[in-house]
Amino acid sequence: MGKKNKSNSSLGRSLIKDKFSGRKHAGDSSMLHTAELADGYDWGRLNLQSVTEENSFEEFLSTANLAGTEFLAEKLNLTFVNPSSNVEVISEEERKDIIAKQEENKQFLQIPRRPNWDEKTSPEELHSLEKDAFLDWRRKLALFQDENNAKGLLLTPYEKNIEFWRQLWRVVEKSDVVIQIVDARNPLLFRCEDLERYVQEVAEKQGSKKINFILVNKADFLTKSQRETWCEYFNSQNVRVAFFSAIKYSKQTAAKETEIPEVDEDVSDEASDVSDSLDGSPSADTQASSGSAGQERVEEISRAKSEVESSTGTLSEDNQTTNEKAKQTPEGDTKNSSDILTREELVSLLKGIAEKVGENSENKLRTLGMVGYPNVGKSSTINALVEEKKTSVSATPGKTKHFQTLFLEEDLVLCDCPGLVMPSFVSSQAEMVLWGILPVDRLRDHVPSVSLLAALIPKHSLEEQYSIMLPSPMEGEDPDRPPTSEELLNSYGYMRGFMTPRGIPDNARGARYVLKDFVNGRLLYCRAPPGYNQDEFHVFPSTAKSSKASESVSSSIAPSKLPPQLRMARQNKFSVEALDNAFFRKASIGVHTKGTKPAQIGGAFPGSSQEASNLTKPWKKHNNKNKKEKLRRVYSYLDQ
Ligand SMILES: Nc1nc2c(ncn2[C@@H]2O[C@H](COP(=O)(O)OP(=O)(O)OP(=O)(O)O)[C@@H](O)[C@H]2O)c(=O)[nH]1
Repeated sequence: MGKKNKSNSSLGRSLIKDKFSGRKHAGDSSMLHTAELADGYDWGRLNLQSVTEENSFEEFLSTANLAGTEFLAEKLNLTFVNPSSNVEVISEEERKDIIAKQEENKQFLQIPRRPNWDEKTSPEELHSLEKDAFLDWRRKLALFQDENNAKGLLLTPYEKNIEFWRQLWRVVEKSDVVIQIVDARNPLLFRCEDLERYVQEVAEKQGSKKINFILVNKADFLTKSQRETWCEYFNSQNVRVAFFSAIKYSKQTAAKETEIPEVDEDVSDEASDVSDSLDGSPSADTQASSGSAGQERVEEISRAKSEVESSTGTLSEDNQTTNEKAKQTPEGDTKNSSDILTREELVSLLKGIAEKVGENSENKLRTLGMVGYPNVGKSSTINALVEEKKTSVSATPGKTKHFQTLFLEEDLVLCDCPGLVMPSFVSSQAEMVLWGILPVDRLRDHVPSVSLLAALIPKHSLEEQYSIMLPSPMEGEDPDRPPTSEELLNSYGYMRGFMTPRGIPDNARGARYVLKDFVNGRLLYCRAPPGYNQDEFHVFPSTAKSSKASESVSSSIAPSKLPPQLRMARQNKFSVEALDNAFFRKASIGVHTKGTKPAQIGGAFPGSSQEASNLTKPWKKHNNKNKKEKLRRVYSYLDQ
């Protein structure tokens, strides 16, 4: 029974993986157009390998390639910044200072624009214009980076593969509503304001109307009051947002996969073709090619959809209420809801907005463009939204070869864009790793990211989470300083048994686990909106009890019997008296005073044996569960 469930869910996962893997793997063209479009691209042959980080040589070669002048291209005026150069964790003051500078300079953070084109522009001309514009854009960013690195304005790695931007350009051109999916734990890091400007520029050029929308996914990480705070912020900025939790639907989706009848794969392919034909790009040609057969397919899909809808019951009723809500939203005075929307509510809200955008348009088909950084939950959101369609498409694994355009309703199309890393400022590259933009597994130096993590998550939370005890700062150090990367990883490594053959903690391995815990929210940290107090916004539960417990445990056992992590924790606990004693004893080596044995150079750490001999067994006096658990671990470690 258990086995069956397992295989079902892994089938679901592999189907989902198959469908969306195109974004991650070069050579898999599941995210591509196969149709030769009027703008001259063979979307079936695109190179969709994301390139965010290049070394200086790769940068030089790709510049040469873009400029079409093998090895003769001018090297971008770049300084290669070693990622580990940003090791130090910045203080809150420095962070505010950097944020102020970022705010001043944000107009320089542009995404590349697609050059103007019309029917007279040949595909070759357009291709070459695009390459030039792209090269120019990269050059400007490189210059900016060069000039501002010293001022602490670090430009994050950004997407350098032009094909990704070409996809974004098309999605923006096609869409009525451009939805930026952001991570609720740090929404502004994932919001690209320049993209919003670009959307409006394209709308102006097209003489159409387009709306920007922010979907705050992973809202399950936020408390109600945190959502309200963000809502207040976005209302004050006049930005349309909705809160969503795609993960809520992931299990449901996997479970339903076996229940939903398979729909002919051609139907889905045709749906993509038809939606392409209706997007305002070369409609006549493509429509002619799909012809009445295409029309029939659309009707077929619509029939299949209404069947699914009628089986899901309350959908249309919900639609009505939320549609009304959306329509009532006054333009220019945004009032967002802080509730986490259900899938149906979200679809209805988006539909309502899209309908408003196109109320004067003859074309009744509305398109929602989905854009977002990697790892914000784009695939999960799309899966949640297009549940029925997704299962039908993925019923034949590996068959979806199209740029994703999926019908949500008969007149509502979802247009998916590969995950894009936009140019942005963050305080450090370490921050990008923590927020899941750069993959943990490709990290070369874990120290900056783990140091940052240890600065964001309070010490007692780390101790609680991992059942470890971290050393206290030494005498003379800031008593409130966060643990260093090494302190955290040593303790973690000892506790988990992650050791190198040389018998020291395997910190590189430990770092991967700890960082992934942050990325996936097991170590939860949520940023407050600008102008709000971070400490009040995200209050970590106080575990003063457990810190005291750990102190009493570590001070009550002979150091030689303590596990290494506790020994380390105690080693750093110098008291002034102990230090004085050690110093003066050393100074009096050879002079035997009655009753006092001279200390030996390089001997035990100060005060240890004395303290150890005075030990009682205080743990017996405590019945706190946490303490017992910690003791159990200590003993089981000693028994090994
Ligand atoms: N807690 C929580 N986790 C989520 C939610 N949505 C997605 N995730 C998790 O976030 C991670 C990334 O989700 P994906 O859907 O693969 O994100 P993506 O943006 O498509 O990522 P790329 O494929 O890298 O572009 C996965 O581990 C998901 O389980 C959510 O609503 N809540």
